[in-house]
Amino acid sequence: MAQYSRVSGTVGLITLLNPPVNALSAAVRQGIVDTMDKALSDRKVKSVVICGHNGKFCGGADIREFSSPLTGPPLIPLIQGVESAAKPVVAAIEGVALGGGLELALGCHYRIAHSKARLGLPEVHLGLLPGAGGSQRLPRLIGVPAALDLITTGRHVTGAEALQLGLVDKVTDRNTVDEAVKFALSVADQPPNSRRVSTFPCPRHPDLDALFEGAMQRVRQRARGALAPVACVQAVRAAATLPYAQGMERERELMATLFTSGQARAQQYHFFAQRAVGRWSMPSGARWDTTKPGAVHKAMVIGLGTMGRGISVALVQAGVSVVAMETNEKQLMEAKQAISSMLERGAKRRGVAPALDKIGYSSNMEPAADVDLVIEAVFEDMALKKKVFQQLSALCKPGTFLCSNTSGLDIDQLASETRHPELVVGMHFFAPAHVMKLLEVVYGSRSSPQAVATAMELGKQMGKVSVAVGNCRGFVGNRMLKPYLEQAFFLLEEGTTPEFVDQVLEEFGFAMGVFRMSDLSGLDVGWRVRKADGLLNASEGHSARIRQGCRYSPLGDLLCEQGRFGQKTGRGWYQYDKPGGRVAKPDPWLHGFLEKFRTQHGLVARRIDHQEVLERCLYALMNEGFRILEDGIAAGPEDIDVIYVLGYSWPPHRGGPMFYAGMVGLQKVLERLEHYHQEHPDIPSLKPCNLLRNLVVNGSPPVHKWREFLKKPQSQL
Ligand SMILES: CC/C=C/CC(=O)SCCNC(=O)CCNC(=O)[C@H](O)C(C)(C)COP(=O)(O)OP(=O)(O)OC[C@H]1O[C@@H](n2cnc3c(N)ncnc32)[C@H](O)[C@@H]1OP(=O)(O)O
Repeated sequence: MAQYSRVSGTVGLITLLNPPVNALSAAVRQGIVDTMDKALSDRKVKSVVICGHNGKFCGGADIREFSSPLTGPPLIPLIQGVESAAKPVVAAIEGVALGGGLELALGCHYRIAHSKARLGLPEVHLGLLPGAGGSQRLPRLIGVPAALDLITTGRHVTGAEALQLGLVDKVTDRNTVDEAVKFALSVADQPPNSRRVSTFPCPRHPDLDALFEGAMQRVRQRARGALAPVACVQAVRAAATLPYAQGMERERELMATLFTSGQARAQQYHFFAQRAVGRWSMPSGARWDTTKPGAVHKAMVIGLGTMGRGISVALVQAGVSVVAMETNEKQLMEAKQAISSMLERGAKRRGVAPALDKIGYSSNMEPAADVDLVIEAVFEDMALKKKVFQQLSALCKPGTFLCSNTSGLDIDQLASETRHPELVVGMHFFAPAHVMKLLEVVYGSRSSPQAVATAMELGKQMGKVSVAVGNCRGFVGNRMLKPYLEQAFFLLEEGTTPEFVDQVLEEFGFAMGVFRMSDLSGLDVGWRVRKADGLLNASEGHSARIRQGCRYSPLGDLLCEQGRFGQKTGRGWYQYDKPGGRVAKPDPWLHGFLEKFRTQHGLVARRIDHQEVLERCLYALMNEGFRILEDGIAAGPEDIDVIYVLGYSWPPHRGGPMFYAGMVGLQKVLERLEHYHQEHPDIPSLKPCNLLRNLVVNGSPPVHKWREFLKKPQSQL
């Protein structure tokens, strides 16, 4: 709703009231209409200020209302009504003015913002465009290039940057509403006719065609099949080339297409899923809202390879003092330099001073005695990690949390090396750790709720979306990756090429196909894990393509035996012009190698189509996701989906693997898995899991209802 009062004698003050972000729900929209009527009909009122309750102007349209039919006054005529008011209307922007919130402010005749307020049109991240006149008013106000940038990236700008762009008229560091009221008093006698942004001509640009061609090319490259960024460019083009009324009509058409595309639903699901994962729970019943995290003022990072460096930077940037430790002197020197320059670059980007005094270095473990939390980031080797945990347990003061950045090793085994296993959790970062938004927080069977809460909170402090998951091999992300990779290998054996598989997956929307991805992360990583698992050699009398009773592809191992570790050696599934080269080129050697392999193993290459690549790779991955839910390793489908979108480049406009399973139809996923499992009975990951069957038997409920079908979670180990 909206509150109304008259202040300073002649100013009508409208306050949007819908905590926590004053989203424009039906009640708020009705409130604005009613209070505007009041202000305009009150003869004592000469000007109007619109502000938001509790220091937040407005977080935009109420996204929760998008899934039901519209009730209450629609936003477009509401904003039109504000703009055409005969009395000057001033927006007092504090906190946030996003999406429909900024569009409302654009309908006002003046905008006064706090210098730290955040303004933006982030609809593109929800699969939409600024569909309440924002795509038409913003270019008229700040010009086409700047509007294209804000609308297609959805980025927020501060009040200070907004002033430079011409988006606001004045910036203040004082109380914004008081300033806006003063301003409203000063313009009370000025008719607002010349302040209506919809009547402004769009500023001219010397070469509109080239500008829009360039913008379209850029968004198509980044969009990975998402429709919204493309529609945003089309809408701004309409603003630049058509009269306002026709531009609004084009905005409406484009918005209608997006709204019904399915992509918007997926992206809105992703928005809420990112917030839902913060409300974690553990099998013991411990929860986010009943567990207090421990304080972390000082942390230690052990092992300064790529991950340790990124983690150190992320901690320092979050305001935590860090001791970064590395036993190898040469590596330590290199790490010091690398970390300092990462901190300097980050600080420059954020316009602050680099917090170089927040980090110290050590070549031994002793400083561990004086820290609140340790993150171990040594080489992925259980024996080595166990030794580190034994040492830490002996050195650390009581209550120090011990975390491992393992990407899949058993947290319980590490905990059992310590005197206080309840203080041990996994903190699985993703490379580069100071950039990637995802953190998997892994609780073992003895991890205390406080240890989990502390890791979750620390992740949040570092600007990450933290997801709490149970302890099993590979946790959630890497566990699901295994059947996906396996299918890709099997498809090569059966007749296709890495280029075709990658092309299909990239067309689906992954930033990189599975083979380009493997080349980037290094083929030797998986090779070492398979070696440790005793998978490299076939047992006597068994085919080279069978291990532990199941189908196995030795293709990856054979490449590693040839020293083909991917980008770093200049050869992998592709060839590169030099070791460390980044441009993947098809490699005739690899094609010959695949042919030879097939002949050797009596395999006849067959034609594999687009659909089979997608279904075999993705449905196997989704099936593992259902197993993870069944095992209670993830508390709900949202956890898995957030992990995949933020950590594994799953396209956000497809929601995440579990959401996508629902979009495809659970019945169809089940049938196709049954079909492929019948064709390949020696591949257990293709056997549909019980939860999937159960959901289908129960009428394929929508994804938000799946939790009702999950057993109470149990630790698996
Ligand atoms: C034709 C009409 C077209 C209109 C287009 C639009 O306006 S679409 C909406 C555009 N707005 C946005 O995309 C903003 C989305 N919100 C945010 O980016 C952030 O929430 C925030 C406003 C920057 C605040 O961030 P903060 O970290 O402080 O809080 P949370 O993100 O945790 O949010 C708090 C709770 O508020 C819920 N929420 C936020 N925005 C909206 C919204 N626009 N509609 C509905 N609900 C919203 C959010 O979900 C959190 O609640 P949970 O219960 O925890 O989920």
